[in-house]
Amino acid sequence: MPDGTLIQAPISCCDDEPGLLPVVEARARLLRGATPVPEEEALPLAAALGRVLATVPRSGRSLPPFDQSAMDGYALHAADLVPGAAPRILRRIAAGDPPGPAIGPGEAVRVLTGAPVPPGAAAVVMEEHVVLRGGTVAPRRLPRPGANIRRLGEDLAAGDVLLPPGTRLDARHLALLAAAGVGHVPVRRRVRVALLSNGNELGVAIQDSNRPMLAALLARPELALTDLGVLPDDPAALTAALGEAARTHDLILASGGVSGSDADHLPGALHRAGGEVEVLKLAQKPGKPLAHGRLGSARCLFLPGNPLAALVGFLTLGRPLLARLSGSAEETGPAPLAALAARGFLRRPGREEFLPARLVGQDAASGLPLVEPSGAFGSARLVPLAAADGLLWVPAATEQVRPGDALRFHPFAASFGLA
Ligand SMILES: Nc1nc2c(c(=O)[nH]1)N[C@H]1C(S)=C(S)[C@@H](COP(=O)(O)OP(=O)(O)OC[C@H]3O[C@@H](n4cnc5c(N)ncnc54)[C@H](O)[C@@H]3O)O[C@H]1N2
Ligand code: MOO
Repeated sequence: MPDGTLIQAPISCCDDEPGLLPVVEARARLLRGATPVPEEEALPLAAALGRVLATVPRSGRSLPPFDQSAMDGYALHAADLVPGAAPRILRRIAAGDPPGPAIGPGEAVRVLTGAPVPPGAAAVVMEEHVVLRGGTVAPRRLPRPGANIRRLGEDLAAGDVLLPPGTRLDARHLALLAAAGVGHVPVRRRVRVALLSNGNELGVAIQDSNRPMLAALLARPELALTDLGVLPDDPAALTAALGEAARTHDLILASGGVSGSDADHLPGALHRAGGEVEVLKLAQKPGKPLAHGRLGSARCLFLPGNPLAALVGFLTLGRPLLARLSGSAEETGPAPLAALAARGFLRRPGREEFLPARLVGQDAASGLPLVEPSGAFGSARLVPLAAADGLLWVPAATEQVRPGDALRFHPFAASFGLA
């Protein structure tokens, strides 16, 4: 069985079309020699969301930065953690106050959550668990030594590594960096991506749906997108556009014009522009034809024109390539969910398949989600895709899916960041 990553599914080749390349092999070829963009920049925390850490940030302070109370209550000396003790309350310390002098036996301090506990305090008793009488505090329930005190450095010591390089910074990471006193974060510069659609029919006979879809998938903080629009099936114009884009971009991403007919010009244009190009047929459905290469320092990825094929090609190959270029550690993406087939269907084996599918319930016995295709399959069909909750992955060799079969499901939001 696959390890659950999108692109590492094993292929058993039983297709009626011989020589299709397993997706895992295509990905390896695509990533060969691809390296993260070398330049870094130091960004203020507020501007770093979604950017990729370039180097190891270390904590400027310990966390917590001092011994502090975790509760509203009373800090007690160790000598008073015994039945019958009723130490005298000396003063009150709130969050932001200094801790003041040490307390001794028979002395207590009123403390509020987040307040520094004074030296000598062995535990904090919650205010709900005390009796206050004549300026003294008598615990009704004795706290254990150390109770309700967050100790200096128990979470993190000053100088500790905060996060590994390659972390794509999200809300959790920003909180940790802020708490550790990191003001500016070293991140990789944005990966510059040029996006184009190719085909004389676009905007004339049919609308260009791939470019808005791919632009939305590329709308991420670690990427800087240039929209080159629609380019016609004109070899000279394509050659010139690729040459121009390669000078200022790290990746040229295109869709359409790759399957190899006399109307498919993109791979030839890349070759004529002086680049290297490889045209592949993948054991993947949809998303079989694909071309990739490089021109100068720019990588090129040409996806098939059918919209669902372009989406799947982007998710299985474009995403890992962009992760590599951006220096992100997330090359393989999150593992899919285990799921069960809500109904059966037949298929032709040979290509691993990504089917738009929806969640229709939960299996009572196992608790696993039940999924089923969200409409008739077709790599040009957008309606079942829009109605789906994610993509159902079917291994290449499968001929029949029966109700209750174990399947793998990639929810759009979790696996692909589609909100
Ligand atoms: N003889 C063969 N024909 C085809 C093969 C094959 O192996 N042998 N593969 C089929 C498969 S699978 C796919 S997928 C498509 C991919 O073709 P291309 O990448 O060359 O794309 P086009 O021919 O330009 O377009 C295919 C289809 O998609 C429409 N399209 C193109 N761009 C867009 C866009 N930006 N937005 C919306 N729709 C777009 C285009 O009009 C075509 O209908 O090839 C099969 N053929
Ligand atoms: O594989 Mo195509 O990519 O069926 O649409």
